[in-house]
Amino acid sequence: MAASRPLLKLFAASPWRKKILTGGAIIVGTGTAVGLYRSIDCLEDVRQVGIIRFGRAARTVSCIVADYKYSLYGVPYPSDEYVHVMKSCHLRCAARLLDLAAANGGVFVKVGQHVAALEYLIPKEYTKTLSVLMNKAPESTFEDVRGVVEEDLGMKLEEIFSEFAVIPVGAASLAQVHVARLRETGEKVAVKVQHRRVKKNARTDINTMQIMVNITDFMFPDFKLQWLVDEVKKNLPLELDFLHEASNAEKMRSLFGHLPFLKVPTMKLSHSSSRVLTMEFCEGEHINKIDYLKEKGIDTHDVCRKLGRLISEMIFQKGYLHSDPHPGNILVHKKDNGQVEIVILDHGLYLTIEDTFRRQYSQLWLALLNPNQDEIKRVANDMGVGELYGLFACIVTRRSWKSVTSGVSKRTMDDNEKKELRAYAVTLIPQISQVLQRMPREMLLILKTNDLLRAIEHQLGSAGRSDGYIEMSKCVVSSYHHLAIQHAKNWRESLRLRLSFIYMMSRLIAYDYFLRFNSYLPRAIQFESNLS
Ligand SMILES: Nc1ncnc2c1ncn2[C@@H]1O[C@H](COP(=O)(O)OP(=O)(O)OP(=O)(O)O)[C@@H](O)[C@H]1O
Repeated sequence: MAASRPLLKLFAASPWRKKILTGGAIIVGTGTAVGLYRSIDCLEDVRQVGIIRFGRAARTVSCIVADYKYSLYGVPYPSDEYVHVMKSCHLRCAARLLDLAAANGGVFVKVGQHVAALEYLIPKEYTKTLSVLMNKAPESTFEDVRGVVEEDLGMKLEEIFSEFAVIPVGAASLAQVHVARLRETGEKVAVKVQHRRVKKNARTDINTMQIMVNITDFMFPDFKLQWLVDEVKKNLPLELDFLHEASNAEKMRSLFGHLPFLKVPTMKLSHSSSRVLTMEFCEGEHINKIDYLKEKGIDTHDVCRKLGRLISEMIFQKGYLHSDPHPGNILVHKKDNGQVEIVILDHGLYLTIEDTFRRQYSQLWLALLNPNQDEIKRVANDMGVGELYGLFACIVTRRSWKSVTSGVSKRTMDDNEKKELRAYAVTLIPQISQVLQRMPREMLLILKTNDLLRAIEHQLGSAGRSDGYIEMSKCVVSSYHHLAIQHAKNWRESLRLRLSFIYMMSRLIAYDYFLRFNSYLPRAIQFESNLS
């Protein structure tokens, strides 16, 4: 008893007292939940009960918090040892999160996929480990699929469809898609069916995540994660309503009808509900299937340019952006007449970008393309990022500060720059999480979309070219001037803006022709290209 007194005193004086007590309470609480869970592990339906899912999440978060606190205790910062310990901690904790997502499924897989897509913002150990979730979503049994279709459409599956493939063509965190044929018209359709338990579990899962993030915030005040939960809270109910998805698809078709290469599947509302979405089946292959593109003789640079144009128009001109941009949602199809179509799938979530943000973002890109450091600083400040504007510019462009200051469109990314960026992600975690917390919410999705475009350009061998920047620059210049002309104070200012627009556009178009001409020349005599 006497021997334990100094320990008690030490504990009473410790600044971590509250945190240790809270941690202890969490561990005891989760222990009980885990015990309960183990004892009824064999019952699939019971495993989906909120308390069990919460228990699993609480256990994972307690282990993660304890691992970081324990492993980093007394390790000097900054030091090589700190970086090493931190990396192995990340790896262990990422594996724990992966297990949690696999066990809880649904929303947890969705969030895991979202985190995995945040390359360069979140340590590589997390994005790489969680990227497994991109291709490995749990599949519903055919009985569950049949149950959902029949409950929602009020008829036997065979009465609605003359054919219905038992194996889904794609399975994801919230739903899976089956190829079928409508009995009424004989038309080939794709039927997206929501996993049976996802909607039921959604509210508990969101609350669980909120509690876990509160605990993490309390234990690691420097590390901000609230933005992630805010995103899920706002978006999940929309994503779970397939009728909302159908109306998004119609809006997308009407806004971008002027792009002849774009295809959006027609929705069959008479055979749809909030959990079942029947739509036209679209031919084609996923955009990253390079063998298919080659076999069909499709020009990959042209595909990247078209996709770049579509995404830039979405962001800068229409302010209506597809929120789940990954290659699984983009098909490429060569029609019989030789024209290449880009099919956009999965219209569950769109971001409406307000004019104020569009103006700021256009100004930011104009400053980045010029480049103009003072203007970058000013716009970043307007966007709420403050003194972290340098890091913000690097995050937006995915380039090093050196490239940002010398002009991102003038230097292609080399291996050294890639290493430098990966090092940022390890050493600047608190600063990056501050930027994510401070920047406008719209930015997160835009960053994700930019990443998709870059990844596709890389896969299709268009990464070193400036086509993407040209398409984007045209949209930036157009959006900036359009919005500025709307707010011009007098006719002189309006005239000046119109002339500036014509001048900048002519330069971009001339540069575009120069690039096309240059790409036809043999490599040895190609000109150095500079967008300045
Ligand atoms: N209209 C369609 N025509 C042809 N194939 C389709 C169609 N809709 C979906 N698919 C196929 O099903 C897969 C999954 O579709 P979709 O992305 O809409 O489902 P999801 O459940 O929202 O998946 P995720 O959340 O991963 O995007 C697609 O990658 C595509 O291969």
